[in-house]
Amino acid sequence: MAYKKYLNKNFAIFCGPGNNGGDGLAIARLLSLSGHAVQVFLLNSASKRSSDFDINYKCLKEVASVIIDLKEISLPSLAADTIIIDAIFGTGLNRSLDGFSKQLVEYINRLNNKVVAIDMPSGLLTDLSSKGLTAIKANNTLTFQCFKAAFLLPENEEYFGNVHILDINLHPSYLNSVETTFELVDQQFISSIIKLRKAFSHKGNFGHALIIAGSYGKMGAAVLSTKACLQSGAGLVTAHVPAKGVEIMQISAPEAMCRIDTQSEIISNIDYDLKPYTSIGIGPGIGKEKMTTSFLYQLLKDYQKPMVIDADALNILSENPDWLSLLPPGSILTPHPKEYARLFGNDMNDLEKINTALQKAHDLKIIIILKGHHTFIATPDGKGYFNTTGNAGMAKGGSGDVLTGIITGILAQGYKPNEAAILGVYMHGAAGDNAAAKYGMISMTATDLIEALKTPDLLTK
Ligand SMILES: NC(=O)C1=CN([C@@H]2O[C@H](COP(=O)(O)OP(=O)(O)OC[C@H]3O[C@@H](n4cnc5c(N)ncnc54)[C@H](O)[C@@H]3O)[C@@H](O)[C@H]2O)[C@@H](O)CC1
Ligand SMILES: Nc1ncnc2c1ncn2[C@@H]1O[C@H](COP(=O)(O)OP(=O)(O)O)[C@@H](O)[C@H]1O
Ligand SMILES: [K+]
Repeated sequence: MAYKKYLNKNFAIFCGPGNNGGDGLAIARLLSLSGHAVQVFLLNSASKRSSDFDINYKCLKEVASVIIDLKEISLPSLAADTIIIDAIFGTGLNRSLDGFSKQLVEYINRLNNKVVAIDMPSGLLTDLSSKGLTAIKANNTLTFQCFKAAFLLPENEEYFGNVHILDINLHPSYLNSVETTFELVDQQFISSIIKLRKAFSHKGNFGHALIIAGSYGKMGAAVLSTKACLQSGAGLVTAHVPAKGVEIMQISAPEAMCRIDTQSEIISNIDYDLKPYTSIGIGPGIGKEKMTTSFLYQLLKDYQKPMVIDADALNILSENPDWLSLLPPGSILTPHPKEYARLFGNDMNDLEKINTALQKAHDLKIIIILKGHHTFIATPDGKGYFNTTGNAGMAKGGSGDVLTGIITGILAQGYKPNEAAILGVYMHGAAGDNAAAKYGMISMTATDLIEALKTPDLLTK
């Protein structure tokens, strides 16, 4: 955060009666001691105060500063350049705001002043959905020690602004001992998964991926996923494509071998042994023709190893929900929000969405990747992972095809399905961040994502 922007400004600090309010009072003291003009507004100060509040209240009283008890009738008027600090409620809020606290938050939101929220924007709930609730709309949120799940959900986007994590020195062994349903996937996490390539290894050590993709007019999806697969570390890659798509594929991705469908424009059957392939990715650009649909059914019935399932293969599944039970255990589904809604329903808030994904992942013994900003990976053992790489430059056609190729290639190398999903999503986002740094979010394309995979420190920085 550009802290310098806030130097020598006036501050209005709104404090609730709990520990969050206590943090606000401590901030007021420190700002006062460093010569800033500070006004402190207390909400419900007569109600039960936490001990942290009381301690910090006493300390603040010893420093000259203005402390005002807020009454319903008198909301304060503030100069336009006063910085508002929101220390009304933090993680202790257990229900939606009402009465005066709601009125106060609505009032602060109507002002054009810059707002810094402490720990959580007041009104946001930590463990429940905040969809449709009243909460502070902050420009910046200074949160303590850990990212809160609430900052990872699209429905909360307008509330927290830029999130900064402040280290308050909680002991690492304490943090490691806390069992959580959700994990953040960052570089450290990835370094615990990644396998080194041994010096004496050969292509046979890195598996053989089969990408089943494309139809007439949608060969681009097949090319993107095949090229991404080639750059994910797989030893060998074969693309199964409609007959008319072979030349396109061979010219675009000469390192890949081709299997040629008996149909010229669609995918309709596989008449060869699938044993040599160590992973299969199916879906990008395949369409939903009858023959393709029957072929998918047959494949689901016959194939036993985990598959990566994307795009039209997901759409076919959503039209035939009974087939979900045929998915080989460990299979990885990669729906974007619309595909997810078609598969599992429409009217869910973001928390319901991720909880449903966890439940379905458990029941069907599969992995569900809910794509978006902070892509969520639901695993069958009940854990969910939020990704930390990626950016809005990736919100373009073709980005998902690249992800399918990457995950299929990682799965081919012998990574466990959970690991392949997590590593693939992280790598894809890291490539997106590299592409954005090089070309900018507006102009970068899915092809640039593939190009950006070729970065030596992609997984180590
Ligand atoms: N390890 C930690 O947990 C730390 C927590 N800290 C601070 O402590 C905060 C949590 O403090 P608290 O647990 O005291 O909780 P809060 O200060 O967030 O709020 C609790 C107060 O709000 C009241 N309340 C709850 N829901 C309400 C509603 N809908 N309407 C009106 N009043 C409502 C409660 O009765 C209680 O008085 C964190 O957000 C953070 O700011 C930090 O001081 C550092 C360490
Ligand atoms: N705002 C964003 N931040 C981070 N990643 C994003 C963002 N928008 C899209 N992406 C990523 O880009 C990919 C888009 O996939 P998808 O919608 O299936 O594209 P397509 O089907 O056109 O290939 C997903 O992996 C998604 O996570
Ligand atoms: K707050």
